[in-house]
Amino acid sequence: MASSRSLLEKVSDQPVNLDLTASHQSENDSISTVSSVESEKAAYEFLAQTPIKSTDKHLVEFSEAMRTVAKALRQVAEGKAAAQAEAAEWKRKYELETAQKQQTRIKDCGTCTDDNLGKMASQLSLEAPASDQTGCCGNHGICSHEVLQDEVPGPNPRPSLSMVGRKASFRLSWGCNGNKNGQHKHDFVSFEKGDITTAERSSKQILLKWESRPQTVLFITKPNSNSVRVLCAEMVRWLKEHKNINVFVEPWVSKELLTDDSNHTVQTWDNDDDKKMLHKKVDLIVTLGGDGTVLWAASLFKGPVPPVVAFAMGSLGFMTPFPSEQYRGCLDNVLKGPFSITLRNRLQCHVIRDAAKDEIVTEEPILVLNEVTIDRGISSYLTYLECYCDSSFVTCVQGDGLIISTTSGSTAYSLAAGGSMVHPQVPGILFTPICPHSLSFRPLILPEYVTLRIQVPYNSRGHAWASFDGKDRKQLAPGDALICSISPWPVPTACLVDSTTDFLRSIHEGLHWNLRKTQTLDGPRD
Ligand SMILES: NC(=O)c1ccc[n+]([C@@H]2O[C@H](COP(=O)([O-])OP(=O)(O)OC[C@H]3O[C@@H](n4cnc5c(N)ncnc54)[C@H](O)[C@@H]3O)[C@@H](O)[C@H]2O)c1
Ligand SMILES: Nc1ncnc2c1ncn2[C@@H]1O[C@H](COP(=O)(O)OP(=O)(O)OP(=O)(O)O)[C@@H](O)[C@H]1O
Repeated sequence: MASSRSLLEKVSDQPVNLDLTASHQSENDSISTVSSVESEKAAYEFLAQTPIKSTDKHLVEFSEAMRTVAKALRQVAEGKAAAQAEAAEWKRKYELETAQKQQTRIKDCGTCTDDNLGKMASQLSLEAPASDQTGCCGNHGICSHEVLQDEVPGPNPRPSLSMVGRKASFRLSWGCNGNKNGQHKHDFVSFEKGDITTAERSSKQILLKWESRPQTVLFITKPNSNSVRVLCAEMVRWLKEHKNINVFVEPWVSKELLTDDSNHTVQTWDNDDDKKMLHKKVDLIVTLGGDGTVLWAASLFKGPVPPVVAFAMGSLGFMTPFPSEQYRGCLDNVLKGPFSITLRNRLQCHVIRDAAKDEIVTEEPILVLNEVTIDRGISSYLTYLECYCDSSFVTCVQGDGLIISTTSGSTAYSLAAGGSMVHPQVPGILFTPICPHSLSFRPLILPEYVTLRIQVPYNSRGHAWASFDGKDRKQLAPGDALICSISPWPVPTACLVDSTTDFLRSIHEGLHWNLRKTQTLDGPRD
């Protein structure tokens, strides 16, 4: 570029003002300002109009330089046009999806029709919320049809109220999406008399109490570990002999146990259909290994997951609170119940291929308990990722990559990349860059209800790679995208004590968090 400018100056009588960088500026800018045709035309017009005072050789060099410039401008413009078209396509898909969701909501939410909402909105006159709340919101009671009162009902309204005038009435609502997932939200806000207050906290410790005796336990064990194999055989024997429990194991473990002299019959599966039905048969999952074994156990369940009792047989164990040497007492307590559980959210990730954008069937969603990472893989170029949160643009990641993590995963890769540690019951999604090439790119925590879209733009220099809980690497070509949202299927893990005690213990013991010798009293004082 510099050489074309100096050439221009050599052959021109006037100072040259051809700002090529303007068209190249900020690849983030989605509005294309340069049309290739115009820029090419302008270059040739400039050539025709410029008073020339130099030699033929200069002219040849100059026209070659201008051709290069025009070509570069055309490429930039074409790239931007393609990106715009892509953005428009995504917007259309998003709108379509929103419209479909809306329709489903309306269908599922028979009592909350627009009609009803309209009627109720017009009844702002001190109407008490309907006592029959068995409609779309069932017993949870709060739905958009609950109209807030702006005055105290009754024959004698308080004079002070009329003196200050009517308080503006309003109502709060959230979509009654017809499924049970959103209904716990009634706990958060009280609608009484128009004053907004947080009523009950959502993050109370959850207790699991059996209503009938658990009968079947699935064992998931870390491979290639002698101590795990020995303990697994011992635990299976104990559960069968003393607790009369059916035991399921993975096919390879069943073979291992067969060669063992324990001679205990265990059940397993031999096809994917049986594996998919495991959650219907298994009351409890026992894992023997480290955090990786818990991740593995969770990955076997694409839908609901039975409660997991994780025995620590790894090096750190943020999700494995149970001491394996005390397995009898621990299992006794869990089988009897009640016991505390941590509901660990998972992320549901969809890879959307540009090449398959017209196809209805997309790749199967992948569920992760820790995180999905989008990085540069073996490419030596910066990753270039456009990130959107619902319909808002978040940022462009230029660096080694991006981690989208659950709160359970906050102590794993995200922590190593500078993300905050977050209690696993906090409802959020972590957005943590990996080695961003920018001083101001701090990690974010977004609310759990958002959908994130990470797009590899067409003008990205290389491919990106997505990996799921550190496994299953998938290549993302320019134009491909990854869409993540919280899955409706969390992993319930049994606590040794409770969620908070277990979490704090794991960061104290696993990471030696804020370990410092305490100052002694002998020294200067106030
Ligand atoms: N730079 C890093 O810190 C880095 C790099 C790659 C992967 N990882 C993590 O490894 C995970 C896969 O674990 P693996 O056991 O299959 O692989 P692994 O055997 O390579 O172990 C990775 C380490 O991460 C720890 N870990 C896993 N989940 C954790 C959690 N929720 N909280 C705290 N520590 C956790 C494990 O205890 C283990 O020590 C990935 O999900 C990712 O979070 C971390
Ligand atoms: N049943 C299994 N089948 C196949 N792979 C497994 C299974 N259980 C665990 N793994 C894999 O084995 C690896 C090591 O497991 P894990 O993390 O539990 O042990 P660790 O590395 O010894 O402990 P820590 O993670 O605490 O350092 C992980 O990558 C995990 O995905």
